[in-house]
Amino acid sequence: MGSRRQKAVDDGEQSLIGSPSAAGGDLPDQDASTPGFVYVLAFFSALGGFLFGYDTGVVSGAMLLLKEEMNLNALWQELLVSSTVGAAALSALSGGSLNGWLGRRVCILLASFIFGVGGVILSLAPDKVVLLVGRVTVGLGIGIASMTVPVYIAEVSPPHKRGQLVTVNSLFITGGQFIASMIDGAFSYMSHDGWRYMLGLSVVPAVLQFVGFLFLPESPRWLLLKGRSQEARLALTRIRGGRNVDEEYESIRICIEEEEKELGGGGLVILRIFNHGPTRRALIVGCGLQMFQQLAGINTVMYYSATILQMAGVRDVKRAIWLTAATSATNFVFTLLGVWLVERVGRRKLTLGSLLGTGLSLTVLAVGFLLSAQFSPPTTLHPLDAQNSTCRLYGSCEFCMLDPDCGFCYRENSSRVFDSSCVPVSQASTDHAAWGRCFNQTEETKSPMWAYNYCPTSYSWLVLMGLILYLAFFAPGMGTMPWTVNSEIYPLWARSTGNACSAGVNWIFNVLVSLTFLHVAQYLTYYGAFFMYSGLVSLGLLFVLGCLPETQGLQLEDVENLFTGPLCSCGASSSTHNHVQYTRQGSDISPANYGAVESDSAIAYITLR
Ligand SMILES: O[C@H]1[C@H](O)[C@@H](O)[C@H](O)[C@@H](O)[C@H]1O
Repeated sequence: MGSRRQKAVDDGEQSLIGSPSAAGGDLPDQDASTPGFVYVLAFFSALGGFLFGYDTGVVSGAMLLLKEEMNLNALWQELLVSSTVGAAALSALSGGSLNGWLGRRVCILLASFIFGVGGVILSLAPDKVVLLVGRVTVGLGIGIASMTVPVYIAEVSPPHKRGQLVTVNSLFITGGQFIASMIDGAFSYMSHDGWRYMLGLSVVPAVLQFVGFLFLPESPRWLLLKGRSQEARLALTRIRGGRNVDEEYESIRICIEEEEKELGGGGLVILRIFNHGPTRRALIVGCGLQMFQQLAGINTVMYYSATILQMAGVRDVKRAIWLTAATSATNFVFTLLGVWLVERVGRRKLTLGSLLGTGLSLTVLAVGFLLSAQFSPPTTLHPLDAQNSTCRLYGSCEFCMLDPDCGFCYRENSSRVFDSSCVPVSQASTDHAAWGRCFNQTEETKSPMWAYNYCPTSYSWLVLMGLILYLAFFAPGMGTMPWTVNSEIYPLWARSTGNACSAGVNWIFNVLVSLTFLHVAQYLTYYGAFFMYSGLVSLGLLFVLGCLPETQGLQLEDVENLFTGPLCSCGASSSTHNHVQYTRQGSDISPANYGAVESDSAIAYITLR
């Protein structure tokens, strides 16, 4: 399939090669202005990303109120958080066939409908079982949205804007997480029923998206795949703002015909992917990227950020909810940088730079935790414990805080910690001890301090620096590129299934990393855990270095050609621009009149010439 375009030339399909709309917006003389309608489509689709971010982000703040009001034990809290992510994994995996069968538009409508229903269930839930049903419902919506939205945006965007517009979806994800934390902050003062608003407000963007999509067109590529050529042409014309779409339409149509001829159709798509070398390699790259995104520990760092900030000196536990907002704001702002960079430096360089910085900042975080552990304050008081817990046996804060049943109670002056003890944490809330001096926490400066999950340390600045650096490097590249690259590396026949698998991998590793973090920290300590993440990121760096080709500027139908060589052989050839630019040498649009320039790689695209 690598020479499909060459064949088209041979067949006299002149409009295909070198035509401005076929080659993408990177043509020097092309009218590169993007029709405004494409932005409208991207906005309404990316509301799916917003809901993904909102529903995954809002639960931490809601849980603080819920656990008091509904008397939730640790198991139920865990269930309400993880059920959504688990349901997202299942629905992302099964979303592939839905997507291929019903189309992108109907799947987005379905996802927003599910989000809406989930929001209503959550806001009206009379008990924890109904809450669980609501959380599973929104999870089903998240899974479908997470795999469909990037595909839809990629399919309707012109090539020169595709990266940026798909990355806008990631911006909406982090935007959703940020708004969720603000809403959490605002409603946290409403101790009765505040959570209903937190969880229920997602209905608003869900309804907006649903209504918007009633009027928006289906992806022309999907319509063509289904043989609905008239509708496809109409949809494409509408999306391109009424411009002449003949060349782009023909280009897509021919590619689909070629694919069908070559693959013969029929059979399970996943089996066809495994049997077709280039697509199999694309799937490995796509799933690998999603796996490394989660193994870099983003959700642990986000979750743990409030504690990190507490270590850094913000001691008021009640403010923890606002601290999380600061972290998600940082994540959001740096995702914006990714949107700006993606079409300027390309996917590959952005991902590589991001991984390098993420690995280094994880090391800074780990060193910060290591120094904090080595200079951890000792326990000086050992109060008698009626419950006979193990807490009083710990000699320093470090060991005390690694035990989830204990917390550190202490006083401090400007230079040192004193009068410190390790005591059991209250069953009802980790905000105070089960008994003793830290049982009744007040804002008074004279009352002792209570540290659960962290230790007072003078190396907190290092940890804080690591956290900020981490978000600054992770968000623009590793936070966004796995979604963007996956939306463009599969041929049309495998796109839904490919994205379903890779999104499923993302959600599965999300659950795995979040569920194991506290255990990993208990066995390896915090610094061990962060050193481990930075090791995993180094593996990710090698993977991307060897296996991720540059897809910038290529028409979707051509991206597949990047995977015709052996897996992970692209590193050597992709260090510089490896996409072809076309220069027009005459007035008439014909292959002969376009020359490919600025290509020093051996990718199959070159075979055109
Ligand atoms: O791309 C997103 C983003 O980085 C989010 O902040 C994170 O929570 C998700 O897990 C990830 O898939």
